[in-house]
Amino acid sequence: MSEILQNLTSTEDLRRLSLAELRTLADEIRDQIIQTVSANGGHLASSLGVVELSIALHRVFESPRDKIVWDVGHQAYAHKLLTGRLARFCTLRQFGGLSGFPKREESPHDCFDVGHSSTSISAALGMAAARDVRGGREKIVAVIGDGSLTSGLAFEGLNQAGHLDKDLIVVLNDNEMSISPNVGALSSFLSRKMTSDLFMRLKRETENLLNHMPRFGRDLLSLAKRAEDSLKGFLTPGMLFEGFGFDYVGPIDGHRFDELIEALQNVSKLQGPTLIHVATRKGKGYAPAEENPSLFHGIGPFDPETGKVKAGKGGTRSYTAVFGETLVEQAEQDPRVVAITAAMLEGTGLGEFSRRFPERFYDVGIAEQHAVTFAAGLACHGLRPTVAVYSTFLQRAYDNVLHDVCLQNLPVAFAMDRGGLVGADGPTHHGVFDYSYLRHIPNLVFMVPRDEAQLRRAMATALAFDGPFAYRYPRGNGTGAALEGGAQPVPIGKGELLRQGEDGVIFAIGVSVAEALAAAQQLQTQGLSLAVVDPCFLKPLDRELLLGEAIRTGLVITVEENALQGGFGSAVLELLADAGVSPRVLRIGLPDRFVEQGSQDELRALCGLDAAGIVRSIQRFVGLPEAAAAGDGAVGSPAIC
Ligand SMILES: Cc1ncc(C[n+]2csc(CCOP(=O)(O)OP(=O)(O)O)c2C)c(N)n1
Ligand SMILES: CC(=O)[C@@H](O)[C@H](O)COP(=O)(O)O
Ligand SMILES: [Mg+2]
Repeated sequence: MSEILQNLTSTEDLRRLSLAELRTLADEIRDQIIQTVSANGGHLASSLGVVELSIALHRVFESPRDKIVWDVGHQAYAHKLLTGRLARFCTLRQFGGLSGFPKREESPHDCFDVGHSSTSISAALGMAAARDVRGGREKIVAVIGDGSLTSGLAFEGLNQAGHLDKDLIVVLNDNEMSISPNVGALSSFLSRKMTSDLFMRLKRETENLLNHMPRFGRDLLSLAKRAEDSLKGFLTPGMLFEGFGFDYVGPIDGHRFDELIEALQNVSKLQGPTLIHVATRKGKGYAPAEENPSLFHGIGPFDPETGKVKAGKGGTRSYTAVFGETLVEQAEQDPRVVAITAAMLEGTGLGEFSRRFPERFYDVGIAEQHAVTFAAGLACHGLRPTVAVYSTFLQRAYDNVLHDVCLQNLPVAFAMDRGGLVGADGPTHHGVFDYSYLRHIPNLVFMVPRDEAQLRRAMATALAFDGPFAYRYPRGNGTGAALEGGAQPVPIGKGELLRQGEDGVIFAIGVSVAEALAAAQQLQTQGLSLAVVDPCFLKPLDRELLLGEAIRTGLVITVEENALQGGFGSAVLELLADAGVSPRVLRIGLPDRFVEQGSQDELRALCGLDAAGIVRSIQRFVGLPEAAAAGDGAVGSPAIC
């Protein structure tokens, strides 16, 4: 029974609770989070790690007057429970339910929409600057993880904050983990272990040296002992932030209410930029998540008693797994092959690669821009880098792709995972803009495999190609296409006619090919005979095949899981217009709005991108009666508790 949580009417109530009651509240919040995430899936370990921190923040600061700006926002479940969302919490991440991330439209306590990392310091600094222009007095607090701090964007924020000298509090939630163990010089610097090890070693060596000096050694030793405290201060992470103009407080034990509350209260009285360094444990309070925080970072439904993950849609292998395995094969055969991830080792399927080829694997931290330019450097010196990246996160590195890779025509492969609708993470994570933000870049070849066998061919083609090459594939399982044999390169820009038809032609790309084939089959029963073409490449398009079919049938339907603006359908329109060919054209894709969260199936149905939706759109367009099609576009009703 969540008695304290259930009776919490506002965050003001927190100020009346004793430390013992706060601890009970923390337990209740953890139970609630575990129960809900075990049913719905979600970001468990990060949220469990900041339960005490969230309670302490809401006790000391007065949200929504004071602003708490969460970075990434995947750790904000306790914040949601504390700010009036307990009753709806069971709808977390479901269609029509609570978002898995802070969202301004969801609550006045969510002051900045988020999902991508490392935005909190910049956003909070903007709010602080606006407050000062308005003459306001509210406190602005950014809460950023040690993983998110590895991004250049976070440092751009720190840099300006120190310069502007605004009243701003940055809480560094340091659990020494990104999704995987955190990487890089910064993470070693922050690490308590490193600073204390280094300190102890220096101390030992100095004592040794001085003890062996016959005359002045003893005097110098006592002097050195007196210098010990300042040396200790010099070696703590504080010196980094102080260098940026911040006051540094910490490290504070992030699971002790007495320490946390006192430190936050003290900091709330300071003026100017202050950083409070809080040490937490990812997964705190739930043994399976503490033992394996990477697995429980973002997890599907699981058994809360055992922590065992429930079986998903079985059967076929995931695109990610096929990608990871194929890249290992390529690396075995070609010593030039190297792989780069921006903190998404597991998510991009590079685990096996990193173990087999540690010297050819780079996790650069949450630094997509750097990942791409770093790849350009590797390619300049004869290597064949693959940047494995989620489509949505590559948005960060548009100019690096254009300026550092494509302008120099460098052989960098972009393996874009999570292309299309990703599901429960929602609008911040759907990879539905990459066709539009990449296809206009000169030199770039862009292939979109329709199944996992073609993904392997895309990878072989990328490796054989002497220039920038992108391929995108979706979240989840493949179609079960046979994978035997080594993958062979295919001719650049060559499409495939997959189905014959007389009345029109569907040009479908990527995951939409299977849906288009099913739709064409259903429409055949109404007497409409449609050909289906997979261009295989978004760029270059197979001019001959596409124009030939368009001229022959006079009716073109394009289908894509991308924004219609600037996407595949737009590319087809350009091709037709440039060739002076004018068939009737229907474009099916994502509308000019951000698509919400839900399961991939729900969202495809919602957007008319499943077979039933494609059938309906074509029926309307050609004036056929809308006979019920199998799985007829019914989208589940919004989740309720
Ligand atoms: C730009 C961007 N790249 C990658 C991610 C994927 N991602 C989400 S959380 C996360 C790790 C964040 O680590 P940290 O900030 O330390 O938070 P923790 O989970 O440890 O609490 C990553 C890499 C993202 N959300 N945004
Ligand atoms: C918060 C975040 O950005 C990641 O944790 C992301 O949610 C992972 O998505 P996948 O579950 O598709 O790997
Ligand atoms: Mg962390």
